[in-house]
Amino acid sequence: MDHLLELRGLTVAYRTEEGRLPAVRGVDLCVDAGEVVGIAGESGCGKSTLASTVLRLQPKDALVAGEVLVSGRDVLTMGWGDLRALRWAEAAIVFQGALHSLNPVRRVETQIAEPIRLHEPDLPVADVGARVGELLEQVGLPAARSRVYPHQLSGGQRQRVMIAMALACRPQLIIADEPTTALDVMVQAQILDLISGLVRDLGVGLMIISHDLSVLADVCDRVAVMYAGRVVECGSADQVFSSPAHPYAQALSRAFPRVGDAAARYAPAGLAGDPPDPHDLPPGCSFAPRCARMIDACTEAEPPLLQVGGRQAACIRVGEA
Ligand SMILES: Nc1ncnc2c1ncn2[C@@H]1O[C@H](COP(=O)(O)OP(=O)(O)OP(=O)(O)O)[C@@H](O)[C@H]1O
Repeated sequence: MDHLLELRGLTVAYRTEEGRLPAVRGVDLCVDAGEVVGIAGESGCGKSTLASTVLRLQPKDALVAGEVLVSGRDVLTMGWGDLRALRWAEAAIVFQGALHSLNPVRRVETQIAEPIRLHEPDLPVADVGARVGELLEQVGLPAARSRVYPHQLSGGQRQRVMIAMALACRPQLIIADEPTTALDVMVQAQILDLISGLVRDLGVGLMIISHDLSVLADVCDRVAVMYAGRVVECGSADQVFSSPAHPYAQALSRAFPRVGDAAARYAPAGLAGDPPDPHDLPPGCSFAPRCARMIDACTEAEPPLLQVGGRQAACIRVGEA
């Protein structure tokens, strides 16, 4: 059986004035129906590039290699007709910052109806309207709110509209890129509840991206941690959050304690330094210059992802006692 989404050796580089910038480097990852897979990592580690490439929405001049298989078909090589048919209907993205993603001068109903009209042009107007109302209710907004403009909604409500749009054509795969980042903590929790409830009820597969590992710990089945364009750890959400193996995953987990975790709240977040400049990656392990466990061998070769205790980690020292 094909996976709902399978990335094989996905590699994305941007052309810049300083030369080629490697943003995603050889990522292998799967998402199955009914599964929630999280992608975590600091700003700049390639999460958004990965998300947009899944629907071939990366900038036109980006250089892409590898495969992005949605139900077994490669998004990167399919024709435009197939790609248009796939977007919204098989896979949809919820982008971060709904204020910028929604058109300010068009009513909410018009925007949610757009993908429906595109994919089901023969659907009578009344049926489209009814579907928009159902979608709004599904995301916890009264159907009567369909006539408002985005600025008349709160940030959380706008994000709900974005989720309704993503669900409009009943896709099997949803990609959510930092869906709660711009929201306050209470609203963030409500939106995460909504997303995980929908995934459970509809049985869709979800890839959710966040720099905040604690957000992912609560909603994901599996989590992949990215650093400098590579996956450095991948395992069950519980493993990666509660007993991370890779030193970077450990630092990330300390930096984002779970809400209510009093002991962790007072622990030093402690991850000194910045991620490397992608134009000038250090030799060997990209994390080595910031790693407290670094030894000379770490700078010799980029460590492959190895199986350790039921998860994968890319660190030559994880097996040590
Ligand atoms: N259009 C672009 N042209 C050139 N470089 C880009 C472009 N978009 C992203 N980058 C670079 O690619 C790398 C990965 O960026 P990306 O936005 O995918 O990371 P991210 O983990 O999603 O970060 P953030 O959370 O800040 O969005 C970064 O070094 C970034 O500066």
